[in-house]
Amino acid sequence: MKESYNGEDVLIKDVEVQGRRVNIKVEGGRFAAIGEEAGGEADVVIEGRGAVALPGLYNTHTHAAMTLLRGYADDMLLQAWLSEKIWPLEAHLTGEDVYWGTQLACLEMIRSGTVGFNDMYFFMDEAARAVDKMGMKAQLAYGFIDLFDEEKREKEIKATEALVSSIQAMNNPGIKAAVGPHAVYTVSEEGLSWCAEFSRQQNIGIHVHLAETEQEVTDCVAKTGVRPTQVLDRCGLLTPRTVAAHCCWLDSDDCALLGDRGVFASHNPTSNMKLAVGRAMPYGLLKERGAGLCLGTDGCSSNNNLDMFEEMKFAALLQKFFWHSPTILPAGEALAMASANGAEALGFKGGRLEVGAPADLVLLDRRAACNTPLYNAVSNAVYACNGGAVTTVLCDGRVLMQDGVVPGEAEVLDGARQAIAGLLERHQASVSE
Ligand SMILES: N[C@@H](CCSC[C@H]1O[C@@H](n2cnc3c(=O)[nH]cnc32)[C@H](O)[C@@H]1O)C(=O)O
Ligand SMILES: [Zn+2]
Repeated sequence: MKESYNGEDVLIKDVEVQGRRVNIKVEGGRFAAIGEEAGGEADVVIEGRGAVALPGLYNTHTHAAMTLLRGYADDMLLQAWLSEKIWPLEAHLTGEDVYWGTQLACLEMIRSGTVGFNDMYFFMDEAARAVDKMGMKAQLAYGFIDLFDEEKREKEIKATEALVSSIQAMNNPGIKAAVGPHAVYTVSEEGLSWCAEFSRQQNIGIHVHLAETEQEVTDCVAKTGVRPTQVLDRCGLLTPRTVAAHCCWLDSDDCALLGDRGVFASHNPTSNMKLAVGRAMPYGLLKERGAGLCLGTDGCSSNNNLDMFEEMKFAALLQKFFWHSPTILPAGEALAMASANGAEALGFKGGRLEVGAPADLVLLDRRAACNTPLYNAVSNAVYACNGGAVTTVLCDGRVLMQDGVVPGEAEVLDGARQAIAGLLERHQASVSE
C-alpha cells in the first residue's frame, strides 16, 4: 500500500453491493463504474472476495485528541466531569499532544470505516497536520470558550482567526475550517455573534453544542429568558452550515426552528447515555420539521471509542427505547445519518456509493460471523457488525486501509503513548506543587 496518494485508479473486484456481486472502478478519486462490467486497467487492484461494500462514514461531532483521555474519567455528571477532571488535565495539553492524539483518533476511525469527521478542540493547526498525514477528510474548529470574559473573548477570536487562515493556507480540499462556539453556557452572546458573523464572512461552517442537558436549558432560560436554541438564533448561529451536537433537550418550537434554518442535528447517543443527560434527541420531530440528521461519537472520554458502527446501533436502539417505537430510526436511516447525511452536514459530497460520487468506500469482511447469514447487509452493518468487521477503506479514492493494514500504525501508537505519558507527568507535577 502506498503511503502517499497521487490519484491512483483502483479496481475492487467481486464485492456485494445491495445484494449484487459486482466490481467497482475508481478513477480520479471518484466512482467511475459499479457493476459486473466495471474493470479495465488500474494502479491498485483489490480482491473483494464477496466483501460487503458500504459508503464511507462521517463522524459529525468529536473532540478527536481526547483519545489521550480515554478512560481517564468515567461515570460522572457532565459539569463535574468537565470542571473537576477534563478541563484540569486539558490545561496541560501541548500542540504535540494534539498532533499524536488526533492521529490516534484518525487511526481508530479509519480502522472502523470512518473517512471524515467534524472536530472541535485545542491546537487545531496540529490536528490539521495529523489529518493531512492520515489522508482523511475533516472540518476543524477551534473550541471557542470566552466564559463571558472580554479579555478571554479577544484571545479566542485571535485563535479562531489564526486557525482559519492556517487551514486555508494548506490548500487541502479535504480539510475545511469552521468556527466552534462551544455552548451557550461557556460563550457570551457577543462571542456567539462574532462566531456567526465570522463564519458568514469566511463562508465556513459552524460547530456548536446545543441542549445537551436539562440544566443547560433551565439555566439559560433563568439567565436570558429564552431557550438555548433561541439564544443561538438571535446571535445568527442557526444556518444550513451549522452542526448542532446533541440536541437532546429540544421542545417542538426548537425543532421547528432548527428545521426552518436547515440546521444539521448531530445525534450522539453513546455520549448522551454515558453522561446520563436524561433525554434522547427528538429524532422523529426533527425529521418531521426538516432538520438535517447526522451522527457523532463525541470525544473518546465520553464514549469511549470512535466506532460509528456502534453509534448507528445505539442510535437506532435508543430512539426505539426512549420514544417507545419499534419502527423509529430503521437501519437504512441510521446508515444514511452516518454516511451521506454526515458528509452533507460538513459540506462534503461523499458518503454515497454511486457513480460520480467521491470514492468513500468501506469493505466489511463477508466471512465475519456478524455477516453470517447475509440476508440484509444494511441490517448487519447497523445491528450486528461493529468497526472490527472493516477490512478496507478508501477516502476520495485513496486507500487508507487494505486487508486490515494501515501504513504507519505502529508509529502512531508509539507517538500517542509518549504524548499520554508526558501529559500525565505535567498534570501530576502541577497537582503536587
Ligand atoms: N478554547 C477552549 C477549548 C474548548 S475545546 C472543546 C471542549 O469541549 C469539551 N467537551 C468534551 N465533551 C463535551 C460535551 O459532551 N459537552 C460539552 N463539552 C464537551 C472538551 O473537553 C473541550 O474542553 C477552552 O479554552 O477550553
Ligand atoms: Zn462535544
